[in-house]
This record gives sequence, C-alpha cells and structure tokens, in this order.
Amino acid sequence: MNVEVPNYVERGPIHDVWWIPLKVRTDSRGWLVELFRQDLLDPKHHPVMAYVSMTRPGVTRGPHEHREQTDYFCFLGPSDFEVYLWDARKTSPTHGAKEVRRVGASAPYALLVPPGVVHAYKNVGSVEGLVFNAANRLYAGWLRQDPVDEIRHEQDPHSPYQVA
Ligand SMILES: Cc1cn([C@H]2C[C@H](O)[C@@H](COP(=O)(O)OP(=O)(O)O[C@H]3O[C@@H](C)C(=O)[C@@H](O)[C@H]3O)O2)c(=O)[nH]c1=O
Repeated sequence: MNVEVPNYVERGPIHDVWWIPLKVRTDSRGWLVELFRQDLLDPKHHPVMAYVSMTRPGVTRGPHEHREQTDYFCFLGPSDFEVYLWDARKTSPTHGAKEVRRVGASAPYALLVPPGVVHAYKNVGSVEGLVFNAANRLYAGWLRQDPVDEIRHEQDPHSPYQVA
C-alpha cells in the first residue's frame, strides 16, 4: 500500500521520525481526539498492541531503543513531557542527530519512533501525565514467550543518552 505523507505531519532532524499534531475536538460534552488511523501510517508501522502509562511529575522513562519495534506514542496531557530522541542507527542519513521537544497538554502530538532511535520522555509538568503507545510488535512476543525487544540505557552512567 502506498501511503502519502500528509502535509500536516512534521519531520524533525531525525530521519523517519514523524510528529503528528493531534486535533482535539471540543464541544459542550468534553473533547475527542483521534489517536491512530490506518490510512496515515505505512503498514509496516501498524500497531498490534496498545498500552497507556502514567508518569509522575519530574520522572523520566527511558532512554530505551528497540531492535525491531516502532513506537507510536501519543502525548495528550494532562501534563507536558519533554521528549528526547537520538538517532543511533549507523546506516541512517541522520546518524548522531538529537531532538528535544515539549509536547502534551499544551501541544498534543503523536510521535512515530522507528527502531534504532533512542527515546526518553520526562514529565515536566506538575500533574500526572498519560502516554498512550500503540506499538507494531507484541511486548515479549506472542503469548509473552520471547525476550523483550528493548535496549535500556537508563542504568548506564557512561551512556551518551542523557536527560537533563
Ligand atoms: C512496555 C510494556 C511493559 N509492560 C510491563 C513490564 C513492567 O512490569 C511494567 C513497566 O514496564 P517498563 O518498566 O518496561 O516500562 P517503561 O520503562 O516505561 O518502558 C517504556 O519506556 C518508554 C520510554 C518506551 O519507549 C516504551 O517502549 C517502553 O520501553 O509494565 C507490559 O506488561 N507490557 C508492555 O507493553
């Protein structure tokens, strides 16, 4: 299937990372926001599972990277996150590039992170923050029988991937 990149998708300094503004549709009842559409992403990124996590103010998750998994994060509040990305793919045209961006309640975005792009996010707001993720690989494989596809950098004091 040929998927054209819509013009509202924003690209940063890292090849194949997509920032997708989330349109929050508000009315008198509250709001609704689409998180994922099959017609937006290349089928190789289509999710096979989803989860939501809550991160307390001041707390960081990551840095992590995946060997095969593409993450599709949605930052929609109620807090703000500082997202850190580093391109660790040796064959990437943007190898070594870094991006830091603030998203969440003040700027709702989905974020497509391909394998080999190291990622971390810190709750920089004052309330609990939710992050939704729809990944294209099952965590720990079918029926949770495989090793987790994850390289964790947060315990390595010599890691080049540091969150301020
Ligand atoms: C990611 C995940 C975790 N878990 C479990 C494992 C553990 O008991 C608990 C918390 O998981 P973790 O410690 O791996 O959570 P965390 O360190 O927040 O891991 C996440 O970090 C961010 C930065 C990412 O990039 C994600 O892809 C994922 O790696 O939830 C699942 O059951 N399913 C899942 O899909």
